[in-house]
Amino acid sequence: MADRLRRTMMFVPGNNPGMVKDAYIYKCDSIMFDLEDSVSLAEKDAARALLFYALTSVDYGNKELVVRINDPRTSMGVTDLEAMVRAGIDVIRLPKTETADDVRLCEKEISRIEKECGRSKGTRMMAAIESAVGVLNAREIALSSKRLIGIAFGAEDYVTDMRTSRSPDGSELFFARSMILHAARAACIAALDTVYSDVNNEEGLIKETMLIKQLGFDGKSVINPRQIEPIIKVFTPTQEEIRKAQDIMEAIQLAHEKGSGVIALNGKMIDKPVVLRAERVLALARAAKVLL
Ligand SMILES: CC(=O)SCCNC(=O)CCNC(=O)[C@H](O)C(C)(C)COP(=O)(O)OP(=O)(O)OC[C@H]1O[C@@H](n2cnc3c(N)ncnc32)[C@H](O)[C@@H]1OP(=O)(O)O
Ligand SMILES: O=C([O-])CC(=O)C(=O)O
Ligand SMILES: [Mg+2]
Repeated sequence: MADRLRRTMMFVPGNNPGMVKDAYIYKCDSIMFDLEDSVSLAEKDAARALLFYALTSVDYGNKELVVRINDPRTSMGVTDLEAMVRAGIDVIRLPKTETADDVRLCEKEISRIEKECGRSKGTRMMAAIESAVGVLNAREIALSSKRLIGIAFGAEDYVTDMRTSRSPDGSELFFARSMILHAARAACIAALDTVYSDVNNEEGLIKETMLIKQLGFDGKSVINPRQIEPIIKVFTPTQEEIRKAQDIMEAIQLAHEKGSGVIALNGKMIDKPVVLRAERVLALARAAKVLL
C-alpha cells in the first residue's frame, strides 16, 4: 500500500488565477499545478509568481500539492525550482524525463535550494516519461532517487514521438505502460497513468481507467474536475470485493489455526498471494473510507 492514495492528480494551468485559487474544492487526491506545456512562453514568469503566491497563502487542505516545472536543464526550469521549493511544494514533477541523470540533476538543484532556504521538509519528486528513450530507460529512472514517489506516463508527447496517435483501445500505449509499471514496481514507487484528453467522453474515460487499473496502475492524471469522480469510482473497492477479501482473511485465519497455509474457499485455493491481494483491497477500502 502506498503512503497515500494517488488515484487522481489534477492538472491546473499555472497561469489561470481562478483555477489555481479554487482547486482545493475538487475531490482529487493531488493537485498538479502546471508551469510547462499549458502555459505559453509569454506567461511563464507571471504563472510562476502566481503559484508562489497561491502556495504560500491558499489553504489547500490535506491534498498533495505537485508542480510540473519546465525542463530543469534550462534556466527557466531552475527558476521554477527556486520558487517552488521555497514555496514549500510537496512534489516536483519532471516533464519529459529521458534518463536517470535528468532526475539526479534536478535532485541536485533541489538539495542546493533546500539548503539555501533552510527548508527541512524533504521535497519529493515524480518523473514523467513521455518519449521512446524515456520508456526504454524507465527502470533506471525509477531507481534513480530516493525522493521519487512515482513515475508517470505522458501519452500525448509519447505518441507524437512514436509517429502515431491515440486510439480508443490504446493498443499503441501497451508497451510503454507495461515498461513504466514494471519499473515502478521494481522500485516500489507509484505508477501513474496519463491524461484522457476527450473531456466530454465519460464512457471512454471509464473504459480506459478500468484497463489501466487492471494493468496495475495506482491512478491517473486528469485535466478536468468532471473526470475525478468516475476515476475514483473505478479505483474504489466495491462492497462485494470488500466482502470477498474479508472472507479470504477469515478462511486463512482458520487454515492457520489448523496449522496450514492453504485452504479452499468456494472451490478456489486461498494461499499467500491471494491473502496479500485481499489485504491490499482492504487497505485501499480503508484509505478510501468505504471501510472503517
Ligand atoms: C498534454 C498535457 O500536457 S495535459 C496537461 C496540461 N493541460 C491542462 O492543464 C489543461 C487543464 N484543463 C483545462 O484547462 C480545461 O479543463 C479544458 C480546457 C480541458 C476544458 O475547459 P472547459 O470546457 O472550459 O471546462 P469546464 O467547462 O468543464 O469547466 C468547469 C469548471 O471547472 C473549472 N476547471 C476546468 N478545468 C479545471 C482544471 N484543470 N483545474 C481547475 N479547475 C478547472 C473551470 O474553471 C470551471 O469553473 P467555474 O464553473 O467556476 O467557472
Ligand atoms: O503527463 C500527461 O499525462 C500529460 C502530458 O504531458 C502528455 O501526455 O504528454
Ligand atoms: Mg507532455
